[in-house]
Amino acid sequence: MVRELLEKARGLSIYTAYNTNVDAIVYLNGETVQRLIDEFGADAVRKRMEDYPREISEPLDFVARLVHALKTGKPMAVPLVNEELHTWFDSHFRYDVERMGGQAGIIANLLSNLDFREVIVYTPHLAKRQAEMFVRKPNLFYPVVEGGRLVLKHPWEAYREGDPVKVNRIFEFRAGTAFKLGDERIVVPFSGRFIVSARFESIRIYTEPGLRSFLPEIGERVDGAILSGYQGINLRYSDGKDANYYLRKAKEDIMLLKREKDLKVHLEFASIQSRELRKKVIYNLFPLADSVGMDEAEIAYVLSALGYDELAERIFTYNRIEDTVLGGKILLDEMNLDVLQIHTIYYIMYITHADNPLSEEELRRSLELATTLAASRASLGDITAPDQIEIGLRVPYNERGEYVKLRFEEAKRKLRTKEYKLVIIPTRLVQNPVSTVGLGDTISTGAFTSYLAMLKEKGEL
Ligand SMILES: Nc1ncnc2c1ncn2[C@@H]1O[C@H](COP(=O)(O)OP(=O)(O)O)[C@@H](O)[C@H]1O
Ligand SMILES: O=P(O)(O)OC[C@H]1O[C@](O)(CO)[C@@H](O)[C@@H]1O
Ligand SMILES: [Mg+2]
Repeated sequence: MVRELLEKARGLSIYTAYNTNVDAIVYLNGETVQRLIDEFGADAVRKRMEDYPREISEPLDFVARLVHALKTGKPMAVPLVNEELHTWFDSHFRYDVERMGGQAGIIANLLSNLDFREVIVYTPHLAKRQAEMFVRKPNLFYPVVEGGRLVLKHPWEAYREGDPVKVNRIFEFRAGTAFKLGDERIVVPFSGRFIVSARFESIRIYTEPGLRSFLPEIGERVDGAILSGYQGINLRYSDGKDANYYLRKAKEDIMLLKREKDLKVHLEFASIQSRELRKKVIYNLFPLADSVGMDEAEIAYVLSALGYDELAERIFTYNRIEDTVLGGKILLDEMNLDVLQIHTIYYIMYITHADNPLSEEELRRSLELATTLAASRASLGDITAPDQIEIGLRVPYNERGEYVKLRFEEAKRKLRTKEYKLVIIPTRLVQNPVSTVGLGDTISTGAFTSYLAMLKEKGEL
């Protein structure tokens, strides 16, 4: 079933933009965390945790947010705004792996490795080091303008000397890792990742002006677009541009992509610490997207920005299915999306309106493909060929699978759900994942492309 669905999805052409970066990954152990805490002192760390810095301007901000993420086991990302901290990070950590990062980069490599018909990836900064992180496959293209025409080249042939390289630091943590914060003993409850996202002036999230007029042509070529990276927009830049400017451009990009053909657009949401920017991204872009995907921490943040602080707090603290369903309904309606997909450690959920062309059974199959792909990636570190879906199929559903289903049925009885299609499946959870960063992107890619494939089969695309 899952295999056949992947087969169908592979017939699609997909455009993805905007963010790519180098992920420098550190696998954390208890001793490393302990050393960091001891360096600053438990009291100082605890105090800074209470301040809850939204940006990393000095090392203690990092340590405090890291310890907070470890304590809750939640996937978090915090922007690094002080370029001088590179030296501090590099003197404190040895990076175990360097790999493609950023939603657009990860998704492009995944789709290309799965042998999709055509994958067009655009990122506004493409240095040689970044370009070489793309897989060398004949179905992968980067759009360039030459002689007034759109030319599709492999990213390896399209890099630009002098483009900036963005390096994010990824701290992978594992459930069970233990350390002490003063008298308090902390045991990490879930495996996940903490991202230190580089946010510097030189990195802008936009389509370069010369290429913009070709977006309708790109839109016409593909069946769908997966867009992400808006979290990388700064509120203000020293040249006078601001988030409003870049969001206006981002809106126009989506409209240009849709001009010749009503292609479906998926927006992969990622953590935005600044409430002001988060709100802007939600209000400007969600209404233009057909599909949105995010994780459990992100739905809480989104609801909080929309003014549902109590519900957000409940989701963040208890991660109860009925709260997520309620939050999902609110978001789907307020933003009038076709489909909202939420991935959490134990389950993945789809919410659509009742008139969605796909049946609940079909939506379930789409999520099955999504979690199976994530399980393959978690087991292998990377998916390099379509038949590696088999690895994911061998990964069992998590031990709370039955409980998840039960709580979901209960939630459906309690909340008004007649006007919606609601589907939830337990995740296939790999016990010792090679890494977890990018698993959400993998889930959203599997979900959205299989959703499109089924729509197409019904003549709805
Ligand atoms: N060990 C694992 N095995 C399989 N799937 C996992 C594992 N750990 C996490 N996942 C899935 O990956 C998702 C992570 O998504 P997200 O937080 O968006 O990560 P990212 O943004 O780094 O891609 C989780 O919600 C869960 O469904
Ligand atoms: O917000 P940024 O800096 O674009 O980074 C996004 C981060 O999310 C990921 O794409 C995973 O979803 C990482 O690979 C990357 O470091
Ligand atoms: Mg994510």
